[in-house]
Amino acid sequence: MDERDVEGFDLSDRTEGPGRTSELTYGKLDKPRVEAAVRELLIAMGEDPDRPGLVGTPDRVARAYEEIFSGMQEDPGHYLRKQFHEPGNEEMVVVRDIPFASMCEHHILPFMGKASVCYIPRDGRITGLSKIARCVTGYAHRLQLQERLTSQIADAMVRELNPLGVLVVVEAEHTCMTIRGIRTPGAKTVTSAVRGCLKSDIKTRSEALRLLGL
Ligand SMILES: Nc1nc2c(ncn2[C@@H]2O[C@H](COP(=O)(O)OP(=O)(O)OP(=O)(O)O)[C@@H](O)[C@H]2O)c(=O)[nH]1
Ligand SMILES: [Zn+2]
Repeated sequence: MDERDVEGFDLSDRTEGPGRTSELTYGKLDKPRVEAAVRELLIAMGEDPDRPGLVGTPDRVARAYEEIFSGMQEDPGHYLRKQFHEPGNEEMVVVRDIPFASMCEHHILPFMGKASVCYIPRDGRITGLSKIARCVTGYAHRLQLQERLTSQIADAMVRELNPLGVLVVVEAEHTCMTIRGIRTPGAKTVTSAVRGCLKSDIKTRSEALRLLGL
């Protein structure tokens, strides 16, 4: 069985195809083009891209971008398809403080923080805990907005697990607010996305927030 196959669930209605929204909406990263652009950027900055310290920089930046933006080449929700069946279990699951680093799409500067995911499985349909962290990392490895990152994680959980409820909380520090501009180091942005019964049932949401330490 493929690592991403579901154990005990029929995935035939959950694959890519007509009627399904594909996550793969980005073009492929063009490494030679990134290298050329970085070389051009260095010249525009008044640098000499051929001086010894900078000769390897376009290649290094392009390789770094391949890594930092790897989530644009995959559907991070796929990780959640590694599932297990624990019949009848509808107890809250929390994976808290998943560290991530992402890139803000306005300044192409990093924002870093942690994401916490809480969900209530429907009839014991649970996913591997590490797959939740992999999903967070995948969506973080894109040009992002913190709000979109938060929603994408919640929506992937809904899409792949059809849980009773989901709550995602993301807390991050944006370097575009710390090393430039307003320069407010320590300012944190907190975003949340709530779906299903965690949205409609205040008591259940309070319990989730307590487990998240909020
Ligand atoms: N909502 C949201 N805003 C973001 C995020 N990342 C960066 N920003 C903001 O995007 C805004 C862009 O504003 P602009 O006025 O176009 O850019 P700017 O002149 O560089 O703005 P300053 O950062 O205020 O100097 C800024 O307020 C950033 O703080 C994010 O993830 N979500
Ligand atoms: Zn920014």
